[in-house]
Amino acid sequence: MPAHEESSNPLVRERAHLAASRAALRAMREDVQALDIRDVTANWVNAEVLQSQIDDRIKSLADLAHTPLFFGRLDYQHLVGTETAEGASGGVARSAPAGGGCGRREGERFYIGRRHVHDAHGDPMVIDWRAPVSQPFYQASRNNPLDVDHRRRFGYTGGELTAYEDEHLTDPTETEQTSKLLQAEIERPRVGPMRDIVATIQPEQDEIVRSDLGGTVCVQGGPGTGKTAVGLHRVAYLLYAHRERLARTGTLVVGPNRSFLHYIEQVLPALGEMEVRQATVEDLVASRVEVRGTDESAAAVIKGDARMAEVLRRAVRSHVTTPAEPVVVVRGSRRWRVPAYEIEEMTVELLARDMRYGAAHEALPQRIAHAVLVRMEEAGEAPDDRVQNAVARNPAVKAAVKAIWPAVDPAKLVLRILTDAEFLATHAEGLLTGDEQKQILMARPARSVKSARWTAADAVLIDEAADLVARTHSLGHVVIDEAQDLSPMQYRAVGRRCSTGSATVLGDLAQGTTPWSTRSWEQALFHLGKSDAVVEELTAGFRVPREVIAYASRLLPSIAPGLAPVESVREAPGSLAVREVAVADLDAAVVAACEESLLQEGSIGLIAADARIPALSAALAAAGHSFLSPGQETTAESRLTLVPASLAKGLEYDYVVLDEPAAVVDGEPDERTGLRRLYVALTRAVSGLVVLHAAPLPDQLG
Ligand SMILES: Nc1ncnc2c1ncn2[C@@H]1O[C@H](COP(=O)(O)OP(=O)(O)OP(=O)(O)O)[C@@H](O)[C@H]1O
Repeated sequence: MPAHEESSNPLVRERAHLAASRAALRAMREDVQALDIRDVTANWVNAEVLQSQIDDRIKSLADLAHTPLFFGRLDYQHLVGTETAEGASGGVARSAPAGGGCGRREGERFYIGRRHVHDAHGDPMVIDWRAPVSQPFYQASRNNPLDVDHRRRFGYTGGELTAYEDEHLTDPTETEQTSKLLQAEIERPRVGPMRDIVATIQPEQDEIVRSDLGGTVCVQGGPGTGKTAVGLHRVAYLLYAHRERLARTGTLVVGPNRSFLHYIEQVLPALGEMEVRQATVEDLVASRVEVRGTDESAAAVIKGDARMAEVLRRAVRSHVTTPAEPVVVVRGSRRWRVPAYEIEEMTVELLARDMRYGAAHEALPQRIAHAVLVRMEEAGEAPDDRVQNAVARNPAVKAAVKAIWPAVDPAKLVLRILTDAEFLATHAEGLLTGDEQKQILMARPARSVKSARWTAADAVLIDEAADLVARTHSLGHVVIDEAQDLSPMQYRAVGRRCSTGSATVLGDLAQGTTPWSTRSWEQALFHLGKSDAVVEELTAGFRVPREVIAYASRLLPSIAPGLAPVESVREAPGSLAVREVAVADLDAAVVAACEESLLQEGSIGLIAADARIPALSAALAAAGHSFLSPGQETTAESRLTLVPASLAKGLEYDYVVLDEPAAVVDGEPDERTGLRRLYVALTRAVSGLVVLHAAPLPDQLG
């Protein structure tokens, strides 16, 4: 291409910068690959560790063909200070003006992408989206240009840079327009697992993403407002801004179930973050016992109630007894006697301290030994620390501690609470009614921890008891998605895993489908131990088309009065169809609707009441359609997923076929929960929803 054409065509220039950036990234990767660690590592273990770090670094420097290296450009009006340009992870990510066009004289130009790329001189070619200098890409507006003159967004087709869109934020003659590239990104068909939204994070989302590590943020947002996306991007941001601290303390994402975690598991690795653990609450608390049983919902509600924490606290502390006998330690020819009243004083003092039961159990023998040492010194001996330790291990001291402050096994303790009516009554006095106590006692009391059919709620109780005995390790940051479904005791379980860190709490009160679901964020945050959290609201919907969300929102007055409906950013007229069919024709009509949807691009979810799944599986199979289960990855070849309503939460499909709403409602123990389940099912579609029913629709939808 002739030189003059190259300089006058912005697309050509931008492609050249892309090619140069890719070459620079390749060179960065080659530099790491060429590292020779033989000279720097003294031993084999160090070499292994270093090599695995290098391997990770090489992986993080991969150039993914279909992942654009940069998606935006900012031309600043002035030079940007070094502090602003530098991210917390170091490296001035600043680009020299390329081509010097656009009439700019003294500003600077930055290409914004997923990761930092620099050239052979260390000059930046692409700057990380999380760096402070990138923030105006998400926040700058005509009203507040943040020193940005010109913002450019790039569009890609199959890895090729094919379009760009400009905004001159300081040009008064230019009018505000909605971004077509943003619209196209939001409307891009969904196939495969959830993807990142770095290129199109919205200002109100960006504020949450970049809120500081010190504080806990709680986000209330209707279906498709980007809560999950925001939570995952916040982790990526925090890891960038506080890399060392979080590498030490660890981060965790808590989700409702395995299939949901599968759905989101690619997002953080795509953003270069490989180290974030993902788990359900069950995973977190299941290490001590195997969960094999289930609770009646009434029992689960009581077990999940915060009053149980106090029952457990009392039960644990009830093991401490008043010493009746003095402790007599024999060493050589001498006997040392610590009277009972003195040991009682020690016990009372330990009980008064804010100390874990197990820590006090460890401290008591040392206290007794210290009292013996004082007596030895008074008698003219000069014992040292070793003598104190030896006395602490003396059989007489051990026996006394065993009687006064015995070790407590968390699982055994919970087993006793759930099987020994008298023990429960003593500790639940004034907390649980007699009827409530009866409800949680095991119908068939198990003999041992091993043989008990523990339920998920029991495992949470054991986790609480374990924390009373020994403090649970706290991570640096925890994200809790679909938080509205957690019980108070579950909030406590997650809360102790971020007791010295912070949290991002994401949820929607209207989508709470557990019998114990959250009624107010204030209460939830209290149980989490983060009452000082800020509650933010997201109201713009990026998933569900306007017509569909309007239809689903008819349920809101019944399921969450007071919550405002989501404002969809997606027009998509004709996206909703509600069809009534005869009972005998329902299955065939559902299969036909799936076939119709399969003619379109993207993923298809057939959502139905759990009880309807076997019949619909058979109908699909009879019609020759293979299908996936939630959590299995959709591909271009396999795009249809059969989704039990109980697993639909958090997921999305381009086209949704919803089978028999009345059955979805009836699948739940009460009407409100049923309608909430239906609300979740109605809000999974990105492009189109077909509702098929033979039974009358719930009145609220009428
Ligand atoms: N700023 C954005 N740009 C592009 N897509 C976005 C943006 N925000 C959210 N999305 C997309 O909208 C969809 C819904 O987002 P997400 O699943 O995070 O919503 P949610 O609030 O967690 O929904 P739910 O309450 O149903 O679980 C996803 O496909 C997500 O990628």
